[in-house]
Amino acid sequence: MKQRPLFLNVDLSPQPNKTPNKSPIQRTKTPLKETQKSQSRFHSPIDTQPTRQTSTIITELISKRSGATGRSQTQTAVEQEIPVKQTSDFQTIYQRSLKANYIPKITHINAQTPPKQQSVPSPATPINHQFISQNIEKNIPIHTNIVNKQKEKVQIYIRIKPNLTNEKSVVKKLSNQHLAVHTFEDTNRQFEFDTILDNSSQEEVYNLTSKQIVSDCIAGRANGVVIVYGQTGSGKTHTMGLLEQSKGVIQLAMSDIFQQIKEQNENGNNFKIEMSFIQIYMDKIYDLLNNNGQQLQIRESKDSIPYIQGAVQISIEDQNDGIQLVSFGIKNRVVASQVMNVNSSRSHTLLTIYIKKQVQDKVICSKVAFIDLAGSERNKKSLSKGLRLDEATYINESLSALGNVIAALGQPNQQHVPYRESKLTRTLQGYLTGESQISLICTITKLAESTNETLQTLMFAQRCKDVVLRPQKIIPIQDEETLDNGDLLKQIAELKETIKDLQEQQQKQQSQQNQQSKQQDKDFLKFLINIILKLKQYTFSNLSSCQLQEKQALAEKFLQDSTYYQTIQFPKEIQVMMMEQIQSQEIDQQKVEQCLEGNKEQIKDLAKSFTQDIHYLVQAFKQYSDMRYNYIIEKILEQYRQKEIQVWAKGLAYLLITIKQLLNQLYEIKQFDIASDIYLEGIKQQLYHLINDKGTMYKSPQKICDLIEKFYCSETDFSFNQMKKFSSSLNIPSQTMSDKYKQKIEKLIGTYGQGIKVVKPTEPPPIYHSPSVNVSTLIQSRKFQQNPFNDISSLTEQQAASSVEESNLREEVHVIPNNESLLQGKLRFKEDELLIYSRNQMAAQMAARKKQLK
Ligand SMILES: Nc1ncnc2c1ncn2[C@@H]1O[C@H](COP(=O)(O)OP(=O)(O)OP(=O)(O)O)[C@@H](O)[C@H]1O
Repeated sequence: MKQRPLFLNVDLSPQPNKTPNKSPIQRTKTPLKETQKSQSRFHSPIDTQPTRQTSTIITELISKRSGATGRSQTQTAVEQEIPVKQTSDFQTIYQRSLKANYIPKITHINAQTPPKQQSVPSPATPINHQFISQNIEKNIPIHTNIVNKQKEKVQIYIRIKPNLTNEKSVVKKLSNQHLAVHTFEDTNRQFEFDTILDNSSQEEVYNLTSKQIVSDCIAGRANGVVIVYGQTGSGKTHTMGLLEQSKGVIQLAMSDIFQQIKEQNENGNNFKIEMSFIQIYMDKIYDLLNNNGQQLQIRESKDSIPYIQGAVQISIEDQNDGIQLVSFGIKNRVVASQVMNVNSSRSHTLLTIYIKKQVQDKVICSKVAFIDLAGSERNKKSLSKGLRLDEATYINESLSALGNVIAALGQPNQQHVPYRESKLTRTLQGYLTGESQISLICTITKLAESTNETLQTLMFAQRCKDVVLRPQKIIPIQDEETLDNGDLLKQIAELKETIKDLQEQQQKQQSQQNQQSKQQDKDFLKFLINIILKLKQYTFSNLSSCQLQEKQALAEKFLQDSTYYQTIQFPKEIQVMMMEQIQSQEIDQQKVEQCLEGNKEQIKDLAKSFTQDIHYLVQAFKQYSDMRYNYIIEKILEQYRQKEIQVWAKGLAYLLITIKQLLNQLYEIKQFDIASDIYLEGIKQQLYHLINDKGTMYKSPQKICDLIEKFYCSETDFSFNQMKKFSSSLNIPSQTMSDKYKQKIEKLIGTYGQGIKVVKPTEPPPIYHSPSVNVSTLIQSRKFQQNPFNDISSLTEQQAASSVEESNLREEVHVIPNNESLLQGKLRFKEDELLIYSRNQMAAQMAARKKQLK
């Protein structure tokens, strides 16, 4: 048979055949034999599964307390009805058990098994371990069950801490269900809960909030949970009885349990009570009954129910055992003196009492848990710092996670409950189920200074009203150990198959998702590329000079106002990639993706800090750009939203790239338009020169006319270089032009020369802008200042005229107005680095010049 991992537990039942003087330590140090292992087994709905040898733990506990060892001569109260003496110390529990002639028996607690719905059989037969052993030997599965669960609602109680001073109270109990809080806004807020406890004794609190739960638990009707929640110092620990020497819900429950058991024993039932006690401190779990500083881990049972692995679970024989064990645990709890509470709990504690009841051939296991949450606190108010501040942060975070869980449980169609947000919620997951009866005691104070905290607690309590607990999945309990090897192997094989299937399914889904998102991204990119191409086309389509002027003015204003260039700093790699992409004009999606993938974190950071810039950009575009840009940006954003690119950083990066590209386009357009405009003006100028016979030569007026016609009318294929060629082709040897041609040329210029005509360049002007240069590079490069217009702008007319002749050699030299007048009309961008001449100004200059020339 396959060896299952052993979960060890202490059972203080008699072992009459064992050597009387053998210490429990020695005994438990002895390796376990199979026969020992199978002596007693319980299926338990417990959340704890001790993995260490419990004897070792006990040894540690005993030696910690007094160092005593020995062997008891008496037997358990349950089995031998030996009257239990009052003990004053945890150690005594063990000493007594040693004296009682029984040794702690190692019992095997199976992996956690959820409660099973089943009616309580009667009449009951007395429990004894022999019986259980026999059953196990006979391979009869032992079942756990919880029956007849009566309610799913969380019962909410508000306990008001009495004013210990004469301070004015802001909380008033109106009735047993109602209370009012006087707020800072001078209004009274009313609340309604199951019960309001004001000036109630600990007994009253126990009777109202927990007694029924305990009884149901003993009867095997339900598991129970009692939780205290509230502001620091409001009385949670006091209510639970976890302050030293105090008597609260836990102690009263202990008494009640043993009292009821006693009565039931008389009716022939048999019980076994165990206890575990853990704390969650700074999101780490520690055993309060085994204070070895080791962290406990949360594991999942085969039914996906979380449990705490390795927490000790100790048998208790009577209420005093229990109470002493509680006192022992309390001493290990982290407490600290706070401004708000001198004895403030810095951890959440979870004390669970397991009640195992043997009824005929069944063992019914139920549990009742007492959860004392650490107090929520305002760091400012509590003046926490250092470690205390860290603790407070963990406390507040875990409580807020609990709030989220409660909120999710309160949703009518709860889909996902965020149990995994903290160790607290993960631990409580096994308790917050439909099989549990839950009492929530919210503690508040009457103090005015705590009004906000009181309201916050009451709001939390109110949210809990809506909580509907889901019944846990009940799986028929089967004792795994009763399965033979064949069964186990079969099960393993089946599980392996299932895992494989699931993995395959998952892989499939993942690749589908990847493909889908890749396709989405591809589509998106295609869309962007199309837009950019269209934008280009559109840009160079027919625009009136007036539109151009407007566009330039808008562009200039945008650039002046924009903070974009000052703040955006793409990572180098992305910059290079973007430049390449812009240069190549065809976006290599794979490259983009790779680059973005490699810079994910930076992009995220970028995206965070540049959200503002994007905002600004969009706004700026809207404000300053002409309709086309607005439209495009809107379209991009719309597309961006529609596609819902899941990886937002990626999507955002695309958007940034696009915007960047658009900006480049804007520059390109502006420069090209302006440049070509100036260029054309230059050409026109030459033509005027020709017409007016001012020393410029030409070969054939007809050819010139053809060229002009071709130039202006060409719908396509007129690149900037071609324009230049055309321009230089005009510089032909001078001839006297006949009036006919003069008129024709003038007419042609009149017809076509009004602003820029249809020119669709296949490539942008190489001198003024190269698409491979991004905006900032462009700005820095000062290339623009090296353009031929600048070179010749200082030429006198005479020089210009003569230079035309040379321009066969120097293509780029053209006649344009002198530098002085140009400077007046220039637009300055970005620290005078980029000079763009206003077409407007230029046109005025041209007109003046034309007049002059005439
Ligand atoms: N109902 C009450 N009657 C009398 N004293 C009380 C009551 N509730 C609390 N106290 C006292 O107030 C003080 C703080 O209570 P307690 O430690 O239980 O608060 P707490 O909510 O558990 O705080 P923390 O979250 O900081 O641990 C204790 O001295 C306690 O005895």
